[in-house]
Amino acid sequence: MAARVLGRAGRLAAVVRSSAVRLQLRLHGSAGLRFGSQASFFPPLGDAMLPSGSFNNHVALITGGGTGLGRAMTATLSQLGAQCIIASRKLDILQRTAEEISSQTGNKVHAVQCDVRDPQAVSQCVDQMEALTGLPDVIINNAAGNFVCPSERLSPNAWKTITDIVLNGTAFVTLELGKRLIQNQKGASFLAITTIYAESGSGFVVPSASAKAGVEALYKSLAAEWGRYGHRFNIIQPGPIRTKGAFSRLDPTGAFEKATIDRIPTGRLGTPAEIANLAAYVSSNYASWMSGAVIRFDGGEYVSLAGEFNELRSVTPDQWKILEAMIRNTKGS
Ligand SMILES: CCCCC/C=C\C/C=C\C/C=C\C=C\C(=O)SCCNC(=O)CCNC(=O)[C@H](O)C(C)(C)COP(=O)(O)OP(=O)(O)OC[C@H]1O[C@@H](n2cnc3c(N)ncnc32)[C@H](O)[C@@H]1OP(=O)(O)O
Ligand SMILES: NC(=O)C1=CN([C@@H]2O[C@H](COP(=O)(O)OP(=O)(O)OC[C@H]3O[C@@H](n4cnc5c(N)ncnc54)[C@H](OP(=O)(O)O)[C@@H]3O)[C@@H](O)[C@H]2O)C=CC1
Repeated sequence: MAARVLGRAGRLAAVVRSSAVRLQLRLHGSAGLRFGSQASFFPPLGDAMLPSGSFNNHVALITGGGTGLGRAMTATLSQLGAQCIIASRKLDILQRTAEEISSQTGNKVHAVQCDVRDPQAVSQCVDQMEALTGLPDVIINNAAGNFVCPSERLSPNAWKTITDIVLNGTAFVTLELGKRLIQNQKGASFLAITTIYAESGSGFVVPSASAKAGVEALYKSLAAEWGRYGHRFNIIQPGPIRTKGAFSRLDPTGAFEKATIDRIPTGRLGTPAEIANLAAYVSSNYASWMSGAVIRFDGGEYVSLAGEFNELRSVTPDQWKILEAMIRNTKGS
């Protein structure tokens, strides 16, 4: 009897061992379920989510509003009734965007040239804004600079360029507006666009990771300090959303796009319209109790990268039967 049981266990172990070898081969050969087909469960919606007129009589400043995500946020706020000011270095691009959005929404978008690295230019930009629209109700710090680069190849000026745009630029805009708003006893919503790796850090984008982490510390600190002046401070951490500015500097050949999508549990990149809806909500009076929030908006990419067992997604149901048998077979050992 005991010999029969031992014989059966031995045969099971042999089956399990040979299946395990096959399983290992298949996993290393990257067979199994491909991740990504689930995108059809999560279709992006493009229309504005808030009721029309949500930003009537509101003024919004969006840095880097001429392109990419900043442009999409400007379009949504403008559609919802805001008068927008977009500010960055390239006046021709700003003017083109401003005209296009104004003509679509019927609400004025103003283009103001400003390099956020220069505190004097920021002060002049705010002067110009005060003359055009008065002080803003909504400030979105969205301007940024970035490129992938091994850290040993970074020059001091490369480091300075990125940290000046991202951290110092955000601080100059926030402090200049904050001081004037406080003086005028006017409340406002401040929003900073950071990134998921502001929290984890990331190789190959180290100046950006360091500066974005600084922006998060700045906004969380001011959320605590300046609530008494009527100011809210929030942060959105986007995952990958295709824009020319980001993708041309972070994946110039396109070689990493598929792998990026494969690790996102919702199976796709985000869209500019989706983040524009979130930014509009956070900046609106519907979110008047939201301050100090850090909102990760990445289709699940961050947790997907973080969990050390998440690679087991590629194990098929048949393979699970084998793994389970192997694990159960350890009982008593
Ligand atoms: C595994 C891959 C995954 C792929 C996923 C794909 C996409 C996205 C996923 C997630 C994204 C997450 C976060 C995204 C964050 C972003 O911020 S994206 C937004 C990017 N947009 C921009 O950067 C727009 C603005 N950028 C610029 O204007 C320029 O690129 C720049 C930032 C360089 C600033 O321009 P400028 O002020 O004219 O600077 P210079 O050209 O004078 O350069 C200053 C110094 O920097 C050195 N430098 C420039 N480029 C590089 C480089 N590629 N590598 C190394 N060094 C560089 C330059 O040489 C100067 O230094 P020196 O004077 O020579 O010492
Ligand atoms: N797209 C993505 O996948 C992700 C983007 N993000 C963040 O989203 C935001 C928007 O990025 P995205 O739209 O993709 O990229 P873009 O390159 O289109 O946007 C960056 C903007 O910043 C402006 N800018 C750069 N340097 C300066 C400066 N010195 N002074 C003023 N403005 C400046 C640029 O305008 P100009 O050249 O005219 O100055 C541009 O409009 C950034 O904060 C980025 O870090 C975060 C995670 C993912």
